[in-house]
Amino acid sequence: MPGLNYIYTTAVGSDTMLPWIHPHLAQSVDPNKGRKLQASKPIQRGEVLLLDPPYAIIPTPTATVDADAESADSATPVLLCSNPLCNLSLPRGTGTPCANRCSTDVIWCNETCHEADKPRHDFECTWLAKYSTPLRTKWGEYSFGMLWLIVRLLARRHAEGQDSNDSNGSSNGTSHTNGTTTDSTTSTSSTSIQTHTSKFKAGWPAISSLCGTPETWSHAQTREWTVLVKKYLGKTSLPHDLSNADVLGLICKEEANSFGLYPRETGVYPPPPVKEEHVGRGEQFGAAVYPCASIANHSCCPNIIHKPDKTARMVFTAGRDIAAGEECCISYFDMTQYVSLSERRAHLSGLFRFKCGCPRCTEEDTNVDGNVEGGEEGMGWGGEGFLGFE
Ligand SMILES: C[S@@+](CC[C@H](N)C(=O)[O-])C[C@H]1O[C@@H](n2cnc3c(N)ncnc32)[C@H](O)[C@@H]1O
Repeated sequence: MPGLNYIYTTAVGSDTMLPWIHPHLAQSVDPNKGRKLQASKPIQRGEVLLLDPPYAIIPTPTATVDADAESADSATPVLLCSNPLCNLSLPRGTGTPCANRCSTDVIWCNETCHEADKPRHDFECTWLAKYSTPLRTKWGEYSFGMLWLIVRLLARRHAEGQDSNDSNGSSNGTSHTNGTTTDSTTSTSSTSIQTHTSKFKAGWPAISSLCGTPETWSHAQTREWTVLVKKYLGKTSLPHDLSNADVLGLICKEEANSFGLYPRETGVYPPPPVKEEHVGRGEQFGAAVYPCASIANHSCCPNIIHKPDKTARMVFTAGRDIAAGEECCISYFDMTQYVSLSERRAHLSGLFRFKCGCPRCTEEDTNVDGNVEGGEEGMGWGGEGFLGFE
């Protein structure tokens, strides 16, 4: 948003890869939408609400840096440093490649990042060398990206030492808020507001608690994913201890919760006129799964703007003043691309399988029909694969 100055309410560590959560950002449960983010006290426009490092991230193989992106020329092919504690964009052909040449999409900034990432990358190295090309050729770029993101989720879990723990994620997770470490085992199933001191899950337990199950997708879709799991993600292909059913469940979570990464902001409301130059978010450069950002629901008149920073942390900023008790929502799509109510509805039901009942949809619906049709009910996920909020 032009003129929006980001306000950090406390010293936000820029060099840390721990999540930072605004003290007034809480989570609770909506009977129709599931978990949601909510303001426990007023939040001012421009305040940073969340800095959430990715749990797993992949580059878009064909990405070029957008003209407005920081740090590089336009149209330069880029990759991301594979160290998940770094994630900096690097021009293709620079940096340190894998000594095994497992994939041309894997590079690190330097030897330090390479060394730091060894336990995680060792998990994926043989898999990438064996399957990247056949997967891309036979199943296409989308399926390859989806499976690679799953492999990276499993690799991070492996590096966290979760393999020997309960695969359902019942082990402890921690989150850090304002520099304080808090345990995060409290259930979120109550309807009361859970403030930041009563925890957001972190690490693998946060990923385990993401929404999305096989039942919410079509049979055709889950059948295809089951084939992919058996062929490419089983225990004979990767050193993990999950059953094929658990891995299928992880795909369902990833498809319902991953973010597409774009160089410019998503969720500026009202959206700038379509004719303006540089409207839209630019070209997608990656996809990632975030432990806390995934709790945000969608609204067509969002009060949160989101954008990844240079290290791919997802940054949530208040797009307007938010009152105590208000839900904090992002937009799941580029609102300059889907403008009218019918375009937004078609897009949401096609890709996201729910009907938005936000105040904007309700008002526009009333204006069109003279009566209100927009409900608050979620429709669940029904069968479209989706790698990242569009
Ligand atoms: C990224 S998750 C958001 C957090 C989720 N509510 C949870 O319980 O973890 C996306 C899912 O939330 C639900 N959702 C998000 N926005 C919604 C909305 N405006 N109306 C109904 N359901 C919504 C849908 O089920 C969607 O699949």
